[in-house]
Amino acid sequence: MAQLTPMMQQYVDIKAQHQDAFLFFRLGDFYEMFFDDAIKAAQELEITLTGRGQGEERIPMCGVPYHSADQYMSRLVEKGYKVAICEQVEDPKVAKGVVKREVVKMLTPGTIMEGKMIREKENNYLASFTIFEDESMGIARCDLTTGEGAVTLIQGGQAELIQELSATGAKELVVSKEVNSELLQELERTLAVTISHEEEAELNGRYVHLVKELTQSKLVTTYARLLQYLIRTQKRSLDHLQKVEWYHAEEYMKLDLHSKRNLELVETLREKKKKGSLLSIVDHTVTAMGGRLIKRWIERPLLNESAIEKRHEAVTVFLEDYFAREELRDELRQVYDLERLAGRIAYGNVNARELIQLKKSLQKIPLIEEMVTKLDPSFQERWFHDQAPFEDLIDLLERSIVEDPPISIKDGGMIQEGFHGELDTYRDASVNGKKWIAELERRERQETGIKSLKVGFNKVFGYYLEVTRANRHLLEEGRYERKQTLTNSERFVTPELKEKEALILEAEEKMEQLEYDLFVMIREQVKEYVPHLQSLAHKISEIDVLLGFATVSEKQHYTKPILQPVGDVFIEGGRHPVVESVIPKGEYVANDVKLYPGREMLLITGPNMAGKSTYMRQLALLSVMGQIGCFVPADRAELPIFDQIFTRIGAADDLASGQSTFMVEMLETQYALAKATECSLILLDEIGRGTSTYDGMALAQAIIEYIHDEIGAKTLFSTHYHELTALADQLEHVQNVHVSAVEENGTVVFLHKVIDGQADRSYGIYVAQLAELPRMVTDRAEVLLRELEGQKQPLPNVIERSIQETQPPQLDEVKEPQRQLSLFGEEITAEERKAQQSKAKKLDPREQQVIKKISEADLLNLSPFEVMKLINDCQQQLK
Ligand SMILES: Nc1ncnc2c1ncn2[C@@H]1O[C@H](COP(=O)(O)OP(=O)(O)OP(=O)(O)O)[C@@H](O)[C@H]1O
Repeated sequence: MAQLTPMMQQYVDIKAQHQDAFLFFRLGDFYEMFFDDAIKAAQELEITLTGRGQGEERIPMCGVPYHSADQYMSRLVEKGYKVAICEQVEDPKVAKGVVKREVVKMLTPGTIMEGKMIREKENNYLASFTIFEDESMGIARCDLTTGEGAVTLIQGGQAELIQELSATGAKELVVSKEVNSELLQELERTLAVTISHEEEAELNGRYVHLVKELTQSKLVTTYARLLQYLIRTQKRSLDHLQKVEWYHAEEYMKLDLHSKRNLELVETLREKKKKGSLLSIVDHTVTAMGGRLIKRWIERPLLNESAIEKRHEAVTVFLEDYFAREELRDELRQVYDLERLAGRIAYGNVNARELIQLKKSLQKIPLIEEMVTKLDPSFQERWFHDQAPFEDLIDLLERSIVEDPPISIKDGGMIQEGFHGELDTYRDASVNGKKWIAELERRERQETGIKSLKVGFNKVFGYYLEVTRANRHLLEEGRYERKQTLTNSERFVTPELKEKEALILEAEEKMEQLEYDLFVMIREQVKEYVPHLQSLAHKISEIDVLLGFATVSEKQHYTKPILQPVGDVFIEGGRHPVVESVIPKGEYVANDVKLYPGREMLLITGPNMAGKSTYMRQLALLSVMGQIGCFVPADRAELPIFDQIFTRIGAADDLASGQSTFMVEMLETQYALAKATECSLILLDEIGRGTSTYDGMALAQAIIEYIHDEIGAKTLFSTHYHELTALADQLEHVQNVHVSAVEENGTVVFLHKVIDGQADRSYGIYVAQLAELPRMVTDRAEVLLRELEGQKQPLPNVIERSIQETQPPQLDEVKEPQRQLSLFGEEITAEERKAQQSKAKKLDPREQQVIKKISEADLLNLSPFEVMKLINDCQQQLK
């Protein structure tokens, strides 16, 4: 360190304060990185690693040009890193010693405003949490691009914290250094977030108005940390931050992280794509703001009956008038992203083109208001009663900004003529000057007689007269000053040309500066409207989402569900919204779901692939759809308002966590049993299949009994343990249903129809055949199956309700040589069987089939003619 140059010393000092970020250190036209930053950045960005200094002291270094640095910085942020931008903050000409440098801005995943990571239809949230001494937890979130902010206070443990944080969908989490590192690792892993630190902070006085309505000091503290981080990293105006909303987590349906993923609400489980999720089906929004809102709605279904009803009412109205709806959507399509525009206006990075977008959007609003109100007069009160007038703003933009301005705000060309007298004067000067120059060209040609003489301009020499060498002698001596000699021509200036040039250039320079100043002034004026724009954005997005619900409801023939705080499930002709959309039209088999007193738990049996999980998910999805205000895919649907949905479905095996599949299954089940209430919905898919048969069955039964006796939640439980179906006789509220399948000519046809009663077979081997497992495997499996079925005895403790009464097996019973079934079905010892097996191996497949056919024939139920036919078939096969 002692040997560092003063500049490197400066670097090291600044880096010490930004250890968690890549430090982009401005040196002339480059941003340079040194030491470990350089090594890592060279790898991540695939740029050349060089060095500074000599020999052993050579410091690793790499750099990117200043003008293209943005893309390198965003690439790092997209990968979850942070970037600190360090600029020269004094003029090198006046600096004594090393030029002063400072970090002027930080780019982090949760705070960036631009680039690929900012998706139109997604919020970009930064979140923070604080764990208080009484173990309550405060959670805050903020989207810097829209200014939206919200806080909540929750109780519970790590699972609740993860659940609530996951609902924020944050890309970055700001926490105190005191949070234990195991928890942070868990959060990083499960939520894939970047962690940042910020210590406790007093609320910055300038922003007190944002939290005025937060009556709990804990909430203010939680938000203060987030705000402090924004102030520290952004170092610029945060005036667009909206009033912080206090949301009460208990007002929304609780969906834990696993259930949300399992149900594929906003993305698919495996590929993490929107396509194939519930969101992709119900999102028919036409604005970016609507796209973001519907995602938030799906992640937080409502519990309040009248709030849900209000959404349903709007959908009903929108559904009734196809033409009005489509016209309205056409208008909405022309509304730009008001929320993010407002953000950019306040943040100070809006350009003239975006102000035109704002103007065009605002011009649409009166018509939209009129159309919405015409559909239902009460909508006036609902959405537009406190609508701020925007006429003045539209007028200002109309007068000030040209219709098609350039993207850059530095090069002029943005401001309308007539908006500002001084600007117009400069413009005239510039235009007149140019006219004068054109006139000069004509005059000089006439006077010199050189037809090819022309006036040109370049940045180094300014305006000049150009003549070819051949004509050079025609110019009057002494009147022209030579400036530049080219191969075939020469360039001259005259004093009067110089004089005019100075006037024109001065006017242009002043014009650009003045345009910029005027633009900033206009932007400041527009800034006054930011809160009104944000509130308008919210209304527009709500209308957009509800119009979208009406659109999908009509297209897919959804019906309005009848929701009651507590009540029965009564679904007729229900469909799984995603599955029905991917299979050929008309092939989906609609199913009823009925859960009422005496039938609150359904045990679902049925072959593999028959549609058990689809049936279970269908109920959960219909509930979510109903509770976000959408209609549902069913002929008729009465549903209770579920407070929580728990699912243990499918293969969401959490391999990355280092936990076994079975452990994950048990953890999720534990969570459901601990948290579910009478008003919850529990979906358990083949619980217990991850362990040995007896273990699994015993657990499954115990779990069913617990839910039945202790919780009383509505429950769907699918299982392959047919023994469990006997529970329906013992438990008052349990009923059996099964998904039907029929066997026709040796093939199994899945009917996907759910009917009362239990299934008799699983057809697992048949599914294995469909999957084209080697024939030897499936044939052998069939033999083994029969063997096992032959052996079948009542399973201890599983059908009996009391598990405690288990008797250990008697020793002599165990010693008895195990009786097994031969390949031909009679009882034999293990040794005899082995001998048979080795013999059987020598038989060819045709012979084996014949043996199978004969051994399986149910002679007592065949007529003599059928027996003859059987033998005839066998003979044919052996030929
Ligand atoms: N009601 C239905 N109508 C039409 N097709 C259906 C229906 N239900 C399910 N399917 C089709 O059957 C496939 C298998 O369904 P699902 O995964 O629900 O079966 P499962 O009984 O849970 O199987 P397993 O026991 O093997 O897990 C689905 O992917 C879907 O294509």
